[in-house]
Amino acid sequence: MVASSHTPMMQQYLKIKAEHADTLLFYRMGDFYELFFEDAKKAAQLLDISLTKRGQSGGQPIPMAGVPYHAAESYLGRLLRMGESVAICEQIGDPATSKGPVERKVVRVLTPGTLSDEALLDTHRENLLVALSCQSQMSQPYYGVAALDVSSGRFSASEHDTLDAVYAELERLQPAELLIVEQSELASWLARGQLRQVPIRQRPVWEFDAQTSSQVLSRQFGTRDLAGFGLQQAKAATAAAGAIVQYVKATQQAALPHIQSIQFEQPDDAIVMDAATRKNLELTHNLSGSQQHTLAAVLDQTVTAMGSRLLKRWLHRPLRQIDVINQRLNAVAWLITEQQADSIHDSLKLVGDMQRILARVALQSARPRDLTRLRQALQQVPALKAVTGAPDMRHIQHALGDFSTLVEHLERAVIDNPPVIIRDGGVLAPGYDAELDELRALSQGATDQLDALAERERQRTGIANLRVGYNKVHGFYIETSRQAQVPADYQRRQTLKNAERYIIPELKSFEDKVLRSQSQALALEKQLYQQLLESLLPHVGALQQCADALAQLDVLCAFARHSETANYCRPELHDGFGMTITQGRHPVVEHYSEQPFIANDLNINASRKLSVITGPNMGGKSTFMRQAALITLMAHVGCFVPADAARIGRIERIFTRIGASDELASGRSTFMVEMTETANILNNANAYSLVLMDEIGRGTSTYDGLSLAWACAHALAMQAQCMTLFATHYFEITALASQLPATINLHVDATEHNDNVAFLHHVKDGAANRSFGLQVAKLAGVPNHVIDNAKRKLAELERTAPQQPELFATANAPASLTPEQQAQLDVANSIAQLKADELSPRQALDLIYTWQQQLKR
Ligand SMILES: Nc1ncnc2c1ncn2[C@@H]1O[C@H](COP(=O)(O)OP(=O)(O)OP(=O)(O)O)[C@@H](O)[C@H]1O
Repeated sequence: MVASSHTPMMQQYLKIKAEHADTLLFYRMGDFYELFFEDAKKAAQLLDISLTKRGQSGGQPIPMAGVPYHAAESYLGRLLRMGESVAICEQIGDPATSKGPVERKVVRVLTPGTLSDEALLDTHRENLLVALSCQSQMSQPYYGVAALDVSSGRFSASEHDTLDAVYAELERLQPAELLIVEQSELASWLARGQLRQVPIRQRPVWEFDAQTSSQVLSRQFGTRDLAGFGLQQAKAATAAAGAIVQYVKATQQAALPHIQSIQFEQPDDAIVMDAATRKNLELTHNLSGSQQHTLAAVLDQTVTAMGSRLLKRWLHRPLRQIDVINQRLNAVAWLITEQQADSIHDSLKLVGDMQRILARVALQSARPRDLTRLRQALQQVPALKAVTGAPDMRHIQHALGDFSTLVEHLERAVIDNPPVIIRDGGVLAPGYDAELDELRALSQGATDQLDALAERERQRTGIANLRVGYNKVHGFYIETSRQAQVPADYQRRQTLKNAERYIIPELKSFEDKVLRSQSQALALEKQLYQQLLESLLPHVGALQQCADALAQLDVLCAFARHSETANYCRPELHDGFGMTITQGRHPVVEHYSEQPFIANDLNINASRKLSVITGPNMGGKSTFMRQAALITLMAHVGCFVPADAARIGRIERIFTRIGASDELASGRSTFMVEMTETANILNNANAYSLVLMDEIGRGTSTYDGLSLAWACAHALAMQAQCMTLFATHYFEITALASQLPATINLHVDATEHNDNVAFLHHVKDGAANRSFGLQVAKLAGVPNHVIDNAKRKLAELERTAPQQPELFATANAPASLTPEQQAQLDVANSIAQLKADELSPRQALDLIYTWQQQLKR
């Protein structure tokens, strides 16, 4: 496109557009934001607005689409939710004095991950901008992930050795926008599974340079280096975090004083869960994607949006640090015994979303009502400090801080119910600034004088309906009916259908006085408001700590209130192996079910590591397994648990292989998904993993499925030796209890009466003896003739079934391994447990001889 062939305005547009090639450019023209060329076509399609034309380019009309500026927010919201970014280009010159097109400038770039505007954000969800970087050490790649919530200033980073771990972390974070280095191979790798919806921005290589990033971050935090954040050695995390700060600065075009520190999260500090596990356990979203009937829905009795966001973050990152968990549990226990939760809850109701308000204060975009809400939040602090004196809440009490002077300042500064925006003034309180008061009195005084003038003129002219009015075009005028006889000094200004409007010289001088004092008052008020915002900046760090403490208090209160009403118990955590849950319940099924929930015990210890769970469909196998994982998770979040007692040992990871879902969009069938998840478990589970396996192998032919299920159970018991709950309909698997160490059978109870099945939901030791599949089908409404037909087929199959392969010999005829199989197993086990790096070549050779001997025997 030859720029000079365009009008000067188009030339200006093209120049600005060239700097924002991959964002939609909202170009301000009068009362509209206009989009041109491809941007116009795209916006017209995405927003369903009309596509018009303006001028010509290369002989072709230029496509144009526009939105009115006063309604821009809703269009922007829609575009951002679709993953688009928008550059806002404003007129900054004065059209009256400009030669050629008025000067314009991009004042902000809105992107899905860098929002802070209240209207564009979902209050109950964090909005995370995430960056992914890759570094290598001794030619081994490792990865850094950093995440920033611009709307609260929360900034964190972590490092990971494998791409699987990165993927799990990204799925935990659920980025609103993801930054990666340009031309990275990671782009296509990311475009799969749950992450394929995330908008990805490719950024230049230098923004991911670890050294530059380190400098950028130190400057941002005002520190000499990053040692205080534990990032000194963490090059990949530093690079990702630095890329984020550079991107946010470029898009916001503002300083970011609310980003004051970064938390380096060590993977070992939290229980690792992959995406499938998070999904299957229905922590914050249920399997159909909505937020109902989830653990968060049950536990979230928070009253502030920031508390609600924190609770979800805690649920997605259960901790392993027992001291931190105990601190939370102690606080919950104290809130319950001291009956403090309700009064704290009431104070917190007045707190609002202080974190997001502070971000707007920091970005200097806070609106008048943000300040009154901040004031109201801070007014609650003294009362909340008074009730957080318990030893395990001291850190919260301390962080709440003392803002009495600031509150006084805000009380003096802003009126009680200010208008939404500062544009028309009327925000700052009388008495706050003497000069402002004077100007306001002047304009008010002039108004009083106008009233007096109107009265005087009514007397002078005898025209009773004479009144003084004002409009923008004619200024102040005297209005009478058309028939009225007016004095000679009245100059006609405007004739309306039923009225005449006049001015007199005196009125003109009043007008000047009023308008001047009004506009001076408004200009001064805007200036003072800006100064007020700036005066808050030095407090932003301490205010953020206060807001974080309020959010924590909100979550702890929510835990306390729910634990009390739902009769939860305090879990006990230790660093040993296993878990004992007495009379455990499923928190979500119990909460929503109208039937009484049947509590069950679970005991995992050195001699009960793998439990094969059998029983009828609908018996409660899945519920029992999930409740074990949820109780474990809740305990590690610092919440009481639905049980009479729970003693839970060390847990490093939770894995689940539950349910079946197609991921056709990523090209994987149900069975493929099932096997991928199984492979992940078999490759990564260790003794401190809690593994839930629900009906593995059912997605393929019976013998394939059975063999796979058998081999998986075998591997989990022999190699991983993890804590496994293994639900299956293959009765043959129950034989493993007599073949493998630390393997037991559990079954859920059901009884049959007159061909009908009753589920007791009791979990007991031992294997089930039948599956009641046909009875459940009948309950579900499968027609009787089909059930009868199935019964006949079942009888036939039972008569003619081939001999069970020895491998799957039933519990009634316990099969043992042949000496040869046993030897192979022993050798495999000793290889699996070997610390190869600690062996000398000589020792290794000796071991190989030993194994050969064992296998030849
Ligand atoms: N302990 C319990 N107390 C009360 N109701 C329960 C209990 N366990 C399960 N239920 C109820 O039974 C229903 C079926 O439970 P669940 O899905 O766990 O059965 P299942 O044995 O896994 O079935 P399938 O083998 O068909 O997958 C649940 O939706 C729940 O309403």
